[in-house]
Amino acid sequence: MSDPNVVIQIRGLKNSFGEQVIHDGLDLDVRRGEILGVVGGSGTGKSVLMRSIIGLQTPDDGTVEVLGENMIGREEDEAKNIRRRWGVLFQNGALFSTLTVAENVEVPIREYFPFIKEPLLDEIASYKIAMSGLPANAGPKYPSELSGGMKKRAGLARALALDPELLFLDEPTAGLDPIGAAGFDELIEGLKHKLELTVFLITHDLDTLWAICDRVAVLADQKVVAVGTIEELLALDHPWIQEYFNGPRGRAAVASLKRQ
Ligand SMILES: Nc1ncnc2c1ncn2[C@@H]1O[C@H](COP(=O)(O)OP(=O)(O)OP(=O)(O)O)[C@@H](O)[C@H]1O
Repeated sequence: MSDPNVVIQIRGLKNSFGEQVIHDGLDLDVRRGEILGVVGGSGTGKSVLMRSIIGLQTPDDGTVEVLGENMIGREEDEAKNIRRRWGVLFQNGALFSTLTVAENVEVPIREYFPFIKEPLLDEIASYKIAMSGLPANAGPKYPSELSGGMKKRAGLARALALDPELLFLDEPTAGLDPIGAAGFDELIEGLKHKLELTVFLITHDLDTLWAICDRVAVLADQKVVAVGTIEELLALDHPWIQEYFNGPRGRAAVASLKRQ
């Protein structure tokens, strides 16, 4: 990757499941320090794209470079070294239900730093839990004892466990009430600045896009059909983009932003 300001570079990506082609010739650059929103209709392959970047889906064709490293066909120990440089918050939180919040946060730390002793582990976990906006008493709780919003924050605390450079978020505000969602947006934006993160954020949430995304990539027709600021996207004549950002919900999101 020649440009050091590009932390994810995807070229000619192709993914399919049997006869169903999800991506074909997909290109995308994610720039250092930005929050890139990824939008597209249901089933356009946003999650499959994220899985291709983090190595959970082997593409049929194309190249994926993350932080200057080629991600495709790497040996497990090499891939593991790259993986520790990012954190992922999956759509459902993906917490281990038999572990407490603190233990969940400690899982990646134990994997990469098995020599770290319990008191320090506990301290790191408490720090990440606080950083994610959870009260200190959330640490000993089990996921089943948490609200939806708290589960997302617990998942975020685990994603931050290894001090990542890159954060992947798959629909982080889905299922949250508007106040909870706005709080989560603020948290992400604050963390981006504080930790100098680059964020790849899949969302359907128009408020999130307007509030915190530096640029937005639009998936349609098996590709990224456009990427830019929302203002730049609005100037395009693409029917889905116009419908999405200029439809009733898109206009409502702008109106609510103006009221703030
Ligand atoms: N492991 C898999 N096996 C077969 N098909 C899959 C697999 N994973 C995803 N798909 C299919 O790929 C398509 C894209 O799925 P994906 O989850 O990436 O969509 P999405 O854009 O994230 O959708 P949504 O907005 O609804 O979450 C869907 O048709 C889905 O059924």
